[in-house]
Amino acid sequence: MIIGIAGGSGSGKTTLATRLRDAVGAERLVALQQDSYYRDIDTLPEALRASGNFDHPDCIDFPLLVQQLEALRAGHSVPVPQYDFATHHRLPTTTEQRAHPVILVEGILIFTHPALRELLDLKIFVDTDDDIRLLRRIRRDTRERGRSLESVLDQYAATVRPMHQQFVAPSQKFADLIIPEKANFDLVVELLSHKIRSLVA
Ligand SMILES: Nc1ncnc2c1ncn2[C@@H]1O[C@H](COP(=O)(O)OP(=O)(O)O)[C@@H](O)[C@H]1O
Ligand SMILES: O=c1ccn([C@@H]2O[C@H](COP(=O)(O)O)[C@@H](O)[C@H]2O)c(=O)[nH]1
Repeated sequence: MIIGIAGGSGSGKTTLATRLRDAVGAERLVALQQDSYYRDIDTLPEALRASGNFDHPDCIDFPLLVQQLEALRAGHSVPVPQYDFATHHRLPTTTEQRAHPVILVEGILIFTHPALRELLDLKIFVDTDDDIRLLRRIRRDTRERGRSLESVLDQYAATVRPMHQQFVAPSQKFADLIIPEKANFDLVVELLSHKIRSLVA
């Protein structure tokens, strides 16, 4: 089965995906990230490149992501691309990923792509307030992605917020399940992992 987790930047998608993998077992569940499928900046449409917009669906190599999900579902290994957030370039190296009974894919824009949505057996949206997401993003991007506070705030106002409003938030309507920020995560993980394990037993 293929599970999708969407939600705004900093909503908690990676955290939920990691907890589900730990609960279901790494031998049964593999988690892919939409972030691995960013197009190299040199191949982005000029308008997106010029404005430093990394939150538009055209930034993502959805055809490759769909192709690799289909291959994994069919039991084949795939070479997952590697993306460098510091330079915005796709690295020449890839990570070989083998097939697992449960494939989880998470990313801000995965519910915006019709062919990808079609592949998802379960669609989960993590719904976290904008102010909480911005605070988390400031902390993450300044600590882990080498950004200054000023650049995080500028990017948020110029592209992250408007693209969230235009693409990410409206895609919530495609979700089977919406997890509010205040949800009891332990309970959510227990319920979901129990269901997932029963489906792939
Ligand atoms: N439920 C939560 N409560 C508190 N902090 C959280 C929660 N979920 C995520 N975080 C923290 O917020 C930050 C962003 O979470 P992450 O899962 O990476 O978000 P996303 O993948 O949606 O961008 C991380 O530092 C993470 O530890
Ligand atoms: O080169 C890049 C590519 C992406 N981003 C930002 O990443 C987030 C999506 O990642 P999350 O882990 O879901 O937060 C997106 O909002 C882009 O703005 C970037 O800054 N640079």
